[in-house]
Amino acid sequence: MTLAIIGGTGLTQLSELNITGRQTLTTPYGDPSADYVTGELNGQQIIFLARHGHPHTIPPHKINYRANIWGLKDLGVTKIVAVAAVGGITADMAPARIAIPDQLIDYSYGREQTFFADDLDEVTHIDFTHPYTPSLRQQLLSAADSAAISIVSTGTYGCTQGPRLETSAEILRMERDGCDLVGMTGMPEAALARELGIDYAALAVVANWAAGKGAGEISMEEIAQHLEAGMSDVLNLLNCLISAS
Ligand SMILES: CSC[C@H]1O[C@H](OP(=O)(O)O)[C@H](O)[C@@H]1O
Ligand code: HPA
Repeated sequence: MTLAIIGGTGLTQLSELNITGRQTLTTPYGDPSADYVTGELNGQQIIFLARHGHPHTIPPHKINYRANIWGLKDLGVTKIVAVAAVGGITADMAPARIAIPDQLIDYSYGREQTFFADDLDEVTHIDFTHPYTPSLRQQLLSAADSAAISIVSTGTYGCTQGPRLETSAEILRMERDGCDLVGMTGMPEAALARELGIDYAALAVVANWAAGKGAGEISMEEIAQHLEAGMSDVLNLLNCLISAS
């Protein structure tokens, strides 16, 4: 069992990772966002990938999700914990909170969504009823409990195209659809992992109130502040997850 952590905005590296190597891969789908960083955390072999590159230069709609996930499969990864910065839509999803979503709605477009596109022996339709792997979600919930970290244990992640933030009308529509959180990278990442049989769950860090849910406009300064606060909980939770595995 090899665990990979995909770091998003505010987590371009794992400072506590005892780095043992870096893998530069090319894939049939092009180049991943960055080198795969291999190392040890609490005595466990971990692979870390910076979703937006290191430094953070790739916007959400330009990420090569297929290359990123293919490369992790190539390296023998069997579980992915995807750390993602999100906007909070519903009342529980306040800035700096950590949430472990159990559902998602995809509003993105124009992205390469599948490995099952060309040169097929047969057309493949994966089951995606539960987009986040229930057993891995449970491990995250248990780790949060062990670490005494207050989390929101369910929620629906709405994935928008970006890179702009949403209008308040778009957020109200997403809320009516049942979304609790909004991000720009959850899809096709989750579906691609499922297509390759890799367990996948998300650790969402609320960076800001989504458009129209807070007072005034959304500032990058508030996002940075809340992410810094939330990421310390994320790192504690990941340490507990790894210690328990
Ligand atoms: C204003 S921050 C938006 C940026 O942050 C999130 O990235 P990630 O999901 O990789 O943490 C969001 O998806 C956007 O890319
Ligand atoms: N919208 C979309 N993605 C985000 C946001 C947001 O408000 N905050 C952090 N990631």
